[in-house]
Amino acid sequence: MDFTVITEPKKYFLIDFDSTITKVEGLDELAAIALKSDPEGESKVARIKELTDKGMAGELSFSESLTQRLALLKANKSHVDILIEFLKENITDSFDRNRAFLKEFADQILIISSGFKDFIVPIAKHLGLKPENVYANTFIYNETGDIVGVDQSNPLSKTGGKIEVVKFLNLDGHVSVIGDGFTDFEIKKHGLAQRFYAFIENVERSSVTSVADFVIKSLDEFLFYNQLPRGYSYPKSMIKVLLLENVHPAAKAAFEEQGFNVEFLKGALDEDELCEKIKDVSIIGIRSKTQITKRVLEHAEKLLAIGAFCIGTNQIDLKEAEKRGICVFNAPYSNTRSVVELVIGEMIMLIRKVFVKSTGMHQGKWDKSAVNSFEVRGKKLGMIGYGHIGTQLSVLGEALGMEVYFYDIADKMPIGNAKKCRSMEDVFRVADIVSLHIDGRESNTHLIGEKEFNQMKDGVIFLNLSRGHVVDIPALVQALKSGKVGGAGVDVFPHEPKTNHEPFKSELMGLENVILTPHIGGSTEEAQEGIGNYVPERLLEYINNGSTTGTVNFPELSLPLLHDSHRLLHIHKNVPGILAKLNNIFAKHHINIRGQYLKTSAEIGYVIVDIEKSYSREFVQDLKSIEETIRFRMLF
Ligand SMILES: NC(=O)c1ccc[n+]([C@@H]2O[C@H](COP(=O)([O-])OP(=O)(O)OC[C@H]3O[C@@H](n4cnc5c(N)ncnc54)[C@H](O)[C@@H]3O)[C@@H](O)[C@H]2O)c1
Ligand SMILES: O=C(O)[C@H](O)COP(=O)(O)O
Repeated sequence: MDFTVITEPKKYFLIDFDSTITKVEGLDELAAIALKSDPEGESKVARIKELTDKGMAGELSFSESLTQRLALLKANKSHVDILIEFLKENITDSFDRNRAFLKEFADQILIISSGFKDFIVPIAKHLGLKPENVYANTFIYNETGDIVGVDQSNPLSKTGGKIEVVKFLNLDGHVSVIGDGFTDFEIKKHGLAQRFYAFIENVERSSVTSVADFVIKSLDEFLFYNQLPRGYSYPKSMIKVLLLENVHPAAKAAFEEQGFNVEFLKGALDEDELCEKIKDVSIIGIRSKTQITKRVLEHAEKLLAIGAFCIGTNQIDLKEAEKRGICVFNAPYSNTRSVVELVIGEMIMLIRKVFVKSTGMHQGKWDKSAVNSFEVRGKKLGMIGYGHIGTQLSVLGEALGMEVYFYDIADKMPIGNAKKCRSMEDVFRVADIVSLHIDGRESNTHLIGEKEFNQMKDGVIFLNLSRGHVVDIPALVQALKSGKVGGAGVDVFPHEPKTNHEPFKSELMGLENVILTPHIGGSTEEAQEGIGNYVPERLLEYINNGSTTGTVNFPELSLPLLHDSHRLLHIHKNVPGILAKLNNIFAKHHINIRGQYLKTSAEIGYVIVDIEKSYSREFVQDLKSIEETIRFRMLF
C-alpha cells in the first residue's frame, strides 16, 4: 500500500461506530437483549442481522433496512441501558488500546453513524470522545419507555444520510473515513473525503474492501501509516505468525488476543512449501517435524523469532538462525513428565509381555503363564542421557525399586542413589532395561547400532523416546529377531509422517514384543497446554519487550518492562568496536540514555538502549547504517 503521510494542518477523522468502534452491531445486540424471552426471538434476531448486513453491504436501501429492523424489535429504555454496559465490554481491541489517540484528537474525531445516539454517546464519552461530535439517529420512546420509532427529521434515518451530514459539516481540511460499511465508502465516493479506510478488524465485506483506498486490520495500522500517536510502535496486525503442527489452541489465542495476524496449520510443511510460506512471516511456531534449514532461513526475510513448541531443537539450524539475528525458543520441560510416564508404562508392559498376551487374547488365545514375565522392582535401569527427562525417570525408577545407572557426556550430578557410569558400555553391561534420553544433535546419529546392541545383556528391554535418527533401525531389527533385545518401545523414527493422513512405514512393524507409538511421548493434554502457554509467553516477551529469557541460540537477557521510554534493539556481528560506534551516534544526536544492556555470544552482540522519546529520523538512520548491523528494531 502506498501511504503518503498527510501534512495538511487540519485533519478530520470520520469514524463509523457499529463493528468499527465496537466489535458488534448495536441494533443487533439490542434485538438479542430485547427478544431474549420471545419464543420466536432467535429467528427474529437472525432476520435483524440479515437486514443489517444487507444494509451495510449496500444490497438494501438503508431506510428500508432500518424500518424493517425496528418493526421486528420490541425494545425499551431498560434494554438500551443493558446494551450500553454490553458495548463497554465490547470495544474493538485496537480502539481500546489507542485511547490516548482518541483523547488527544477528540476535537477532530467525528462519529458518523446510522446507529443511535442513545447508546453511541455513552460509549463515546467512555472513550474520551466528544458527545457533540456524535452524528447518529435517535429513538423515539412512548411514555412507558418503549421504542416506537426513529426521529425521521434526522437525515441519518434515510438512505444517503451520511453523505447529507458530511456535506452539511462542510469540513475544511483532510478528511479520512474509517468504517466497515458501504455507506462509509459513499462519503468518499461523493468527494467529501480524501481517503476511505475499510476497517476489517471485526467484519470484512468484499463489497466494501474492493472499493476502499486502504484496507486496515486495526486502528494501529491507520495510526502507523499516518504516523499518529499510538499504543504500539508497530501494528501487531501487520506481524504475521505462522503456527504449524497443530500446536495447542492456547498459542493461537495468545497471539490473537494481542492482535497478531495468525495462520494456523494442522500439519508440518516440507522445505519447498516452507521456503514459499515463510517469506512474510515474522514469528513461526513449530514442533519436532518441521525442518528449519539454512535454505528455509534464506527465504525468511522478515523472521524475528522461532518457537519450538517441544523440547527438541535439532530440527532448526540454530547457528544459521543466530547469524541472521533470529531468536529461537523452546519448551525445555513442559512435556518431561509425560515422556517419563510413558517410559515407565512401556517398560512394565514390555517386561511383562503384556502386548504379546493382549494381541493373543484378541485372537482368542488364553496364555496364562508367568514364564519370562518379570517385575521391574530390583531391576537395573540404564539411561543414556541424564538431562531433564533422564533425571525425572531416575527419581520415578528408584521409587519403583529399580537400580538406576546412567551415562551422560556432560558431568551430571546423580539424583538419589543413581550411579554415574564412565561410558555407555558400562551402562549396557549392567542394565536390564536401556532407555535413551539424549538430544538429537547430529553427532548422535546412529549412536546405537550393532556394536552397542552386542554390548547389552541378552534379552534386554530397549526404549527410544528421544530422537529417531540416534538408533540404527536395521541393527535394532536384527537384535530383536535374534533375541538379543527381548522387547522394545519405540516412539521416534528416522522418517515420520508429516501429518496423520500420511501412512507410516518401518522395518519394526510386525515384530513381537515391540511397542510402536507415533511420537506421542510429549502428547498429553497437560503437556500440550503447558507448552501452548509457555512458548508464546517467551516469544511475546521478545517481540514486545526484547527479553530473550530461555532462548536456545541467542545472548540471554531479561529486560525490565519498558516505561515512558523508547527501546532500541540492535543485533550486530560480534566484532570489536560496535558499542563505541553506537555510543558515538548517541553523543552526536544528544540522546539521553536511560538504560543500556549488552550481551554477546561468539557470533552476535545484542544491545538494548532505552532512550527519551524525542529523537530525529536521522538518528535512527545512523543506527541502522552501522555496517555490522544484522537487525534493528524499535519498541515503544
Ligand atoms: N518422544 C517425545 O515425544 C519426546 C518428548 C520430549 C523430549 N523428547 C526428546 O528427548 C530427548 C531428551 O530430552 P531432555 O529434555 O531430557 O533433554 P536435555 O537436553 O535436558 O538432556 C539431554 C541430555 O543428553 C546428554 N547427551 C547428549 N548426547 C549424549 C551422548 N551422545 N551420550 C550421552 N549423553 C548425551 C546431554 O548432555 C543432556 O544431558 C531429546 O532428544 C528430546 O527431543 C522426546
Ligand atoms: O522434542 C519434543 O518435545 C518431542 O519430540 C515432542 O515433539 P512433538 O511436539 O513434535 O510431539
